[in-house]
Amino acid sequence: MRLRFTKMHGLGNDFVVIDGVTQKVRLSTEKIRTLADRHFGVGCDQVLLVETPTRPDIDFRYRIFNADGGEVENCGNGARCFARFVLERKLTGKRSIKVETAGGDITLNVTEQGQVQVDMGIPRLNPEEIPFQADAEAIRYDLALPEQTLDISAVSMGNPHAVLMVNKVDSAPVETLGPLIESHERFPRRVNAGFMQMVSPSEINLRVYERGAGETLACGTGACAAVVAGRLRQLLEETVKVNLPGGSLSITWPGPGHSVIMTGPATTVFHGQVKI
Ligand SMILES: N[C@H](CCC[C@H](N)C(=O)O)C(=O)O
Repeated sequence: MRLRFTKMHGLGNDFVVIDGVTQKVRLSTEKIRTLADRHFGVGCDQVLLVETPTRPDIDFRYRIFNADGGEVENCGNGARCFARFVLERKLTGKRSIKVETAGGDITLNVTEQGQVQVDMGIPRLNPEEIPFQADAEAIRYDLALPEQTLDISAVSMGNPHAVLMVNKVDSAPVETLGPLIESHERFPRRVNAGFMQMVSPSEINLRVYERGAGETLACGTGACAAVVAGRLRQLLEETVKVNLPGGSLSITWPGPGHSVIMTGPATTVFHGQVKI
């Protein structure tokens, strides 16, 4: 199959974006892994598929596949790139775009300054919705690892996140603890692991070891989950600057029952065709 694609990134979290509206696309797990492979394919953290919606009140369907081929519920940096993609490819003329994902509906707004603001929906804290095995919903949980017990928060942005407070992200054991948290048995669908350092009540540093992709230069849903965790722990104000290795996002969360709003850039790198 010959596929047209666009390579994009959100703060270095990179994507192969495929228009499944004007071209017929059949993506197997193997094809996704090949597309994502940085030696034998195009190379990306996630593959994003743009499709026609399944409901009349929605503009597009947005499917997300990690580099390991697994389909997942949401992708924040990808959502911003999605908005830029559908506008640049003239798949819509709207600047406010309603999108359905496997993790729920999100709304994308392209601002005059070229940034993209995304209503990422209401965070889910009920362990069953994350999913996370716990007796009751809590702000923090003890997560037992072979040689230590971690104090984490567990948040779903449609996709599952475990957030760990660290003194300094630069020296955080992301490479060693990331995989142990990602595949922890209490997260039946695995989990994204965020390592969060307080800078001030309105600024944090964050690194994320992503489920199905490993550490990425940025993670949009991870930034949302970290702000939710920090707000629940009464450490953060309503609007927070989140510094990731690839750049910064602005995240706003008024509190429980409200949506998380993420604002940041989206970049088109090149257009291509691939035979897979
Ligand atoms: N690895 C994530 C999906 C991509 C999330 C991230 N790239 C973002 O920007 O939110 C997961 O398995 O839930």
